[in-house]
Amino acid sequence: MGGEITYGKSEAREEIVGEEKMVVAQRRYTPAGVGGVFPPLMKVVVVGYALTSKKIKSFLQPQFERLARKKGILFVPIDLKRPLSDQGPFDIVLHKLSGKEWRRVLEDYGNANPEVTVLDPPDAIQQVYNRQSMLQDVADLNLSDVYGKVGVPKQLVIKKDPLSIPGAVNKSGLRLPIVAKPLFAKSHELSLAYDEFSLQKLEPPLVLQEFINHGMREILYGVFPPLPCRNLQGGVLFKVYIVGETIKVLRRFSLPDVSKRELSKSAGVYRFPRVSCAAASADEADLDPCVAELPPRPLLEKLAKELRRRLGLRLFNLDIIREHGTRDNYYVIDINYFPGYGKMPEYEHIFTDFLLSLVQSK
Ligand SMILES: O=P(O)(O)O[C@@H]1[C@@H](OP(=O)(O)O)[C@H](OP(=O)(O)O)[C@H](O)[C@H](OP(=O)(O)O)[C@H]1OP(=O)(O)O
Ligand SMILES: Nc1ncnc2c1ncn2[C@@H]1O[C@H](COP(=O)(O)OP(=O)(O)O)[C@@H](O)[C@H]1O
Ligand SMILES: [Mg+2]
Ligand SMILES: [Mg+2]
Repeated sequence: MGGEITYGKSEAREEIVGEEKMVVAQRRYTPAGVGGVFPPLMKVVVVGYALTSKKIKSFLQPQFERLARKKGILFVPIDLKRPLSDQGPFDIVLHKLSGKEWRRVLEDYGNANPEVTVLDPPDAIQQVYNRQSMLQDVADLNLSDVYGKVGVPKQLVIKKDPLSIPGAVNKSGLRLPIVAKPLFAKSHELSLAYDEFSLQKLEPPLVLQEFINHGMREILYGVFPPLPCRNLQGGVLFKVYIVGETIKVLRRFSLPDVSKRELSKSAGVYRFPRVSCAAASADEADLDPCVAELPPRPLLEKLAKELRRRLGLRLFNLDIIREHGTRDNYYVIDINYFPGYGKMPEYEHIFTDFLLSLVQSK
């Protein structure tokens, strides 16, 4: 399909892009009967996108679009008011919109146009939009090798009755403190419950998870002289961004550990409106080296490869924490579809190479 859209020489105009003078052409669509008229100078990969305005701002940054254009990739907004089949033709459809209707449109479009890569299939995305099913593949994978173990926190789903929560928690053996998250991953309020009685104040539908301490690693304190605690802002979370086969890991501050003493003295439910996005980057912070140490690369490679296959997704990130007091006990606590790649260093190159590789592999 990419080959059907050509740059026509007579169409070309010059534009100053950054420091360079580039030939920027008008796009021509073969179905309209014009593409074939012009000699093909360069194959263009056309990426139709359906994104929120917030996402367009953070993802389609000017320098990214410029680099993409240089490499022969054109981003074209999808008009939601018009049939998708009347637009394009596209080589790739990039999307992050919710709603049943949009899913149906994409599914029909994907079936009718198997040569177009839909990033990613709507039914695969649905699995990670629900926290009940989100981590299932990580649990099934049960990854454990010389580099470490990757699991998920013990969790329980509460669909309706808040009064049933203390009993259900007791029965399941989930230990306090407990993190409560909205069942639907698009909502981001988080609550931390310190005692069983307070659990009934939570508002279902929810996923309840054991809180995993992931701050300073005590085990090393026995070996080294105690260090002054510089990590005052809490634990550290690893954001593992995946774009096809590429992986990038960033550090973020996270919630502080809850000690046994604190747990025994505290009660109630603490609410946090949006922990993850409010948290600062911890990449430049003066962290204790044992907290800062990234998860082993081979472990992440294996995890990402398996999850790409099992989830059927190519664009996602994983929130991973390392259990306090351990060297290699990791937990995946969140999976996000098409996350904020704009924060990922070099995302422009990674993404453009990925888009080109999709078309080449076809
Ligand atoms: O807003 P951003 O750029 O921080 O990206 C959000 C992600 O942040 P992250 O890249 O993981 O730090 C964010 O990740 P978290 O759930 O906060 O870990 C979500 O993926 C969010 O999407 P949605 O609101 O769940 O649809 C993402 O929001 P959208 O950009 O997709 O609206
Ligand atoms: N089981 C857990 N143990 C410890 N901390 C957690 C746990 N679950 C979540 N957190 C903390 O809460 C934050 C938000 O939870 P997360 O599942 O990532 O939801 P969101 O989709 O809103 O980012 C995480 O980034 C982490 O700091
Ligand atoms: Mg998160
Ligand atoms: Mg999330």
